[in-house]
Amino acid sequence: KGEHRLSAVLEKHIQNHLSDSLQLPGNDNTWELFAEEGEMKVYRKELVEDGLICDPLKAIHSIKRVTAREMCHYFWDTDVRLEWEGTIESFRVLEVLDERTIIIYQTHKRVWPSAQRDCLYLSSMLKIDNPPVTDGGRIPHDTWMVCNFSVDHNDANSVSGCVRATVEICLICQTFVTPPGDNRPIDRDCLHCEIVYVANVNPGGWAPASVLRAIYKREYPKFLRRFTAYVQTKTNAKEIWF
Ligand SMILES: CCCc1ccc(-c2ccc(S(=O)(=O)CCO)cc2)cc1[C@H]1C[C@H]1c1ccccn1
Repeated sequence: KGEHRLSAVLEKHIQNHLSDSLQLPGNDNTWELFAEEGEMKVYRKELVEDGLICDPLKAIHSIKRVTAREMCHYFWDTDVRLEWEGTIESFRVLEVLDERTIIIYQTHKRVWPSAQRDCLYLSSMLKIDNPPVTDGGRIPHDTWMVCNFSVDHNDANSVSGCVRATVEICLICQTFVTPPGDNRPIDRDCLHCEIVYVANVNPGGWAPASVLRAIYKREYPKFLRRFTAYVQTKTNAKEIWF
């Protein structure tokens, strides 16, 4: 492939996520379950780097009536970003590297008493051809991924006063189909999508641990709830998009 100047570094991030992000957190005791709502389970680790709270987050969820491609499309497509993302104040697409790889600069709403944060990252959506089989041995219909990771870029004239946070984020989605039997066509009631969302956010500058941990504890479950409901609503009356 190598379609653009960052293809090689993107490929490294993808391989890392395929090897470690698909490890389900329930299997080992290094992850702490800190939020659970129905099928959604949100885990974290406590990690401090140079005095900064960098708690890795991993969430798993199962969403009815949507496909992996639909989940990844609405997560990746900046045309709908502000319809579901509640924590960003502004964003700009700085560069289009190919039809599914862009570079985004965004500012987050300030959370008192911390300084406002911005981030600058590459965002790429791709289909995984040899899908990793889940630990249950079930065969997914297909696997899609969005990978968001921080990069440098000259055109990011950052908003003054913002502290640059760095992100390493991945959404991996797998579609499962339960055929309706006796030759009836597949409809959305035969579908569900299993997702793994991992987020490693470095706040880039000091912020009170209690404030950051409170933000993460509130924002991640809210984001997962809001985003998954958004995709179900957006796709409900549409043809299934595998
Ligand atoms: C001090 C850290 C500031 C901060 C930097 C970065 C991010 C962040 C960036 C990207 C993504 S995403 O999943 O790629 C969706 C596209 O925006 C999620 C989160 C969140 C926070 C903070 C605002 C908090 C937050 C936490 C969890 C979810 C959403 N927002």
